[in-house]
Amino acid sequence: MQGSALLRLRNVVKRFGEFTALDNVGLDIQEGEFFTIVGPSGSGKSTLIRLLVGMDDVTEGEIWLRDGRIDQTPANLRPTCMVFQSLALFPHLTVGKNIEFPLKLRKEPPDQRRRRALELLDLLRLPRDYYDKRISQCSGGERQRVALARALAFDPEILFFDEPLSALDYRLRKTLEKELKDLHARTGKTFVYITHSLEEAMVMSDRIAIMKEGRFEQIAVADEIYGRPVTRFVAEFMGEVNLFAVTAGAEGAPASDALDIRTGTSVQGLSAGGYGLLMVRPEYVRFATGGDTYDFTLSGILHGEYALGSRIQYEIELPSGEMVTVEKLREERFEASEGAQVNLGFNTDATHFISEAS
Ligand SMILES: Nc1ncnc2c1ncn2[C@@H]1O[C@H](COP(=O)(O)OP(=O)(O)OP(=O)(O)O)[C@@H](O)[C@H]1O
Repeated sequence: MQGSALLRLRNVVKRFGEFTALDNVGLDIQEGEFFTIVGPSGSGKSTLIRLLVGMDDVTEGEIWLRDGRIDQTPANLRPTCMVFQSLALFPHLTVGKNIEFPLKLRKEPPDQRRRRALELLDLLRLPRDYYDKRISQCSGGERQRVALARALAFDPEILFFDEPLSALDYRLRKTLEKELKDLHARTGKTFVYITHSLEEAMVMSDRIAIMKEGRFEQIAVADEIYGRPVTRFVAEFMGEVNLFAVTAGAEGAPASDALDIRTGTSVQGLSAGGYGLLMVRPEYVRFATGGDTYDFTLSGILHGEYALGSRIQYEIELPSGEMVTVEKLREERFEASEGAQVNLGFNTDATHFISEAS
C-alpha cells in the first residue's frame, strides 16, 4: 500500500439512544484504494457511510480527510465525498442532463458541460447518442452506469457506494462488478463500497473490512481474509469452512476429538495448554483411498452430494454428528453412494489455526 491515508477514522462511536451502532471504530483508507466493507444486516455498514458523507453526526471520535478534520463539516460542504445511488437519477431528464447536473450546479458553461458528459459516456462505455435518451427509456444496468457517470462528474476525491448492485439480476451484477473494477483502475479514484455480498467484495476490492456488531473483525486483502481469518465469525462469513476444535497438552502436541493427528504434526500458533479451531476449506479436504498418508485424517458417513455448477459439494457426517464439507471439481467427482463410510484427509499446509486461548 502506497502513500499516506486519504481518509482516517479515529475512535468513532455512533449511538442511537442506548444502542451503540458503531463501537470505537478506527480505519485508514489509502488514496486510490478500492476498499469494501462487508457484514451481515445490522452490523453498522450504512451507519458508517452516513457518517462519512455527513448525513449523520458522530457521537464521539474523529474523521479526517487528508489534513482536515471533517466530522463536524455539513454534508454539502464535503464536496470531496459523494454517494452513488442509482435511484437518485432524475427520470424525466435525459441521460446528458443527468450527468451534467453537478456541472450545472458549478455554473460551468453549456458547451463545456456537454463535452464532459460525452467523455463520461465514453468512460462508462455508453454510446454517445444516449446523451439525448431519457432515463425512463434506459435499462437497469444503463441507469447504474449513468448514475456512476454523474457521480464522477462531481469529481469527488472519494466515491462511496452503498449496495449499488443489490437490486440487479445475477448476470448484470457480474458484468457491473467487472466494470466497476475497471472504472476504478481507469479513474484512479478512491472507492469505498459496502455490500452484503462477499463474492462482490472479493472480485473488486484491494482490501476488505469485515464488520460485526459495530466493529471491524478483520481488515485485510481478500486472500488473507479467506485463508487466514482471525475469528470464527470471519472464517464462516467467508464461505464454506470446516472448523475442528483442537487443544494442546503440556508438551504442545495437538489433540482433537474429531481428527486423528499424525505423530509429529504440529499446529502453528497452538502453544502448550492452548486451544482453538483448526480451519480447512472444503476444497482442500481429500477423499483418502488406500495408501495415502495425511497429517490429519477422519472418517464418517457420506450424507449428501450437491452439484454446484462446475463443482460438487459433499456432506460427510462424523460420529459426533458434526458435518464436514468437501468440495471437488466436477471432473474429479468422487464415486460413492450415500450412506457409505468414507475416509478423509488433509495436510498442515491446507490448514489455518484460529487461536481462542487468550
Ligand atoms: N436512526 C436510527 N435509529 C436507531 N437505530 C438505528 C438507526 N439507524 C440504524 N440503526 C440501527 O443501527 C444498526 C446498524 O444499522 P445499519 O443500517 O448501519 O446496518 P447495515 O449493516 O447497513 O445493515 P443492512 O445491511 O441491513 O443495510 C441496526 O441495528 C439499526 O437498527
